[in-house]
Amino acid sequence: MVVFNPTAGGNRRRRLMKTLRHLDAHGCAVALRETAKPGDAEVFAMEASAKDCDVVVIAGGDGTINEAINGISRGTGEVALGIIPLGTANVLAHEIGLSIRPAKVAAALAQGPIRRIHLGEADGRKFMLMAGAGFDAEVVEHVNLKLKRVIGKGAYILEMLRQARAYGFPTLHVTAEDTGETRQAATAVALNGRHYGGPYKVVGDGGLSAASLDMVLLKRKGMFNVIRYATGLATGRLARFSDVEVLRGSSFSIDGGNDEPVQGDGDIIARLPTRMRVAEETIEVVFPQA
Ligand SMILES: Nc1ncnc2c1ncn2[C@@H]1O[C@H](COP(=O)(O)OP(=O)(O)OP(=O)(O)O)[C@@H](O)[C@H]1O
Repeated sequence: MVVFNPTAGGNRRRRLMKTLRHLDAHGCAVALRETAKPGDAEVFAMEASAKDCDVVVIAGGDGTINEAINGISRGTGEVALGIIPLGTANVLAHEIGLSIRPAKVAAALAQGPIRRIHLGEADGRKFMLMAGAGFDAEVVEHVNLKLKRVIGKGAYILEMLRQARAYGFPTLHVTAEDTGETRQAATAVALNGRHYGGPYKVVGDGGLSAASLDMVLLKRKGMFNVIRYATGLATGRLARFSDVEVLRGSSFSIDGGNDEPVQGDGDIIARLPTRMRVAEETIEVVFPQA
């Protein structure tokens, strides 16, 4: 079953149709469902059972994939997740090393290995890639979605610059529940994978197959540091900055900045205070061939 979000990436129907033609050539029988509103992909994925389909394939971005993992976890949990990356950032595609080219995507879906991965959870809502609080969630909450459909990632950069001036930067208190260690930070992002914001790798190991989260703590506030951190992300040096710390663990609590937003896979999924942890449920994902 292919679930298509026509709004992801500003509508990439042509790329979807090409991929479906390649899937047909591989002998895959496809039932296509299109979302009409947020939440539909979650319901479609929840209703999918192994007797109807082998794989729920999300043709969309990381937000639609987030809906699907929540749907699969609430449903029978039997079907695997596949992706046709049509979103803006496509972080999961970067994480699993999947190209966005239709022929490669179809080959992966038809022949790729299925691997079991761990999920994260914030206040009962699952996330695949990351959950964040502080500056990062503030940007997600206020980004102009209409502009995002037109200029893509640029909308995040504009909102980042706007929030760097407007945001109050409350101090977050983060506790690693495995060890009891506590830290203060301006932004706290729990990575389930290794990437953030697109092709940018933050941590070298761990990743989706590990039953742990990497809590990335950005300690400083203000415009100058926002730009410095963004540059560190883009150049792959962020985790080596002296005011950035990464704690690996299975459960973290975050408070301070009460009622501030918490983002998961690029959508707001909770408010502070929150607890981010490795979810009990795992999920099967179709990877590209090695
Ligand atoms: N038919 C629809 N109309 C409007 N919104 C939808 C529809 N279907 C899904 N959505 C919502 O669209 C949002 C954005 O989708 P998604 O994240 O998949 O794409 P994207 O933002 O372009 O990509 P990425 O997250 O990879 O940057 C999701 O939060 C999802 O709930």
